[in-house]
Amino acid sequence: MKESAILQCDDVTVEFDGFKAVRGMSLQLLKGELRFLIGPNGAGKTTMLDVICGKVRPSSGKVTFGGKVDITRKKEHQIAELGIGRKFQAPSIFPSMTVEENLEIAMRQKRGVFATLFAKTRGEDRDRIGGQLQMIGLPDKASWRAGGLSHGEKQWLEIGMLLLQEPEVLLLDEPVAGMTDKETDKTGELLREIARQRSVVVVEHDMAFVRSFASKVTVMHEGRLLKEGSMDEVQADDRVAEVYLGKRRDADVSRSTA
Ligand SMILES: Nc1ncnc2c1ncn2[C@@H]1O[C@H](COP(=O)(O)OP(=O)(O)OP(=O)(O)O)[C@@H](O)[C@H]1O
Repeated sequence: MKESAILQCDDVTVEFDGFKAVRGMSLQLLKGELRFLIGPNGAGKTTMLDVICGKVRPSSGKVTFGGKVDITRKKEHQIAELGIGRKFQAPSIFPSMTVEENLEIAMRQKRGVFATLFAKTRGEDRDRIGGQLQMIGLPDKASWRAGGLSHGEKQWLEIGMLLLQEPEVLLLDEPVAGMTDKETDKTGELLREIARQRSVVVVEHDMAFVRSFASKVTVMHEGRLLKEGSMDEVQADDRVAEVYLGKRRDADVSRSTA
């Protein structure tokens, strides 16, 4: 079990000016896993993603990538180069460029300085971009200005850009926020497809979405691990119902009747 862990967080604590946002949190992510990280506002979910991608330094604890590389003290760009991609809520696409150009830029970033010296054939690049366009459902919009895409399509484009950098682990913060129901379902399918080759951690508040697509769920509360298991196990847990699902149920009801 342990050998196939692509990411391991051990006893991670994060302090902001003396306030402990994360308190001894541990998390193990296996290869090819699609994991949902849920919990009420302020539980420490985003901070955990920040720790993993190197944006925030934990005051104690350890993060190990690929079973052996200690990334706890590494810089953000080093962690990205090792193969951990992070998508933030706001899309960071180039709106005045076409969808295809955005993907080309992402691919060039991966290649770095040597790209111009040892560039692969244009044909191969085209194939990869074509495959990526297909995967994110935008083959018919390759020549569209990215700024003209819908909110959901922009999110998919950014996911496609991240994938061209070939991360082994993808971290996503509320990817379906603001999406239509149809876009939300398509995003779930896309995440499943991505998890066939990579490991994905999704921080999410949309419980209907989590219920539809999660196999394993990690629940955080007040910086700690509250519960981990299948969605059924998590939903059956009284503490989870009390601190999270109970509160969110009201939010779900207001959302579905809105
Ligand atoms: N840079 C910071 N400085 C001070 N406090 C912070 C900082 N970032 C987060 N916090 C605090 O740490 C706690 C955890 O925040 P975090 O954003 O990780 O929670 P979350 O579970 O992602 O919440 P949400 O679902 O609302 O996004 C919160 O109380 C938050 O106010």
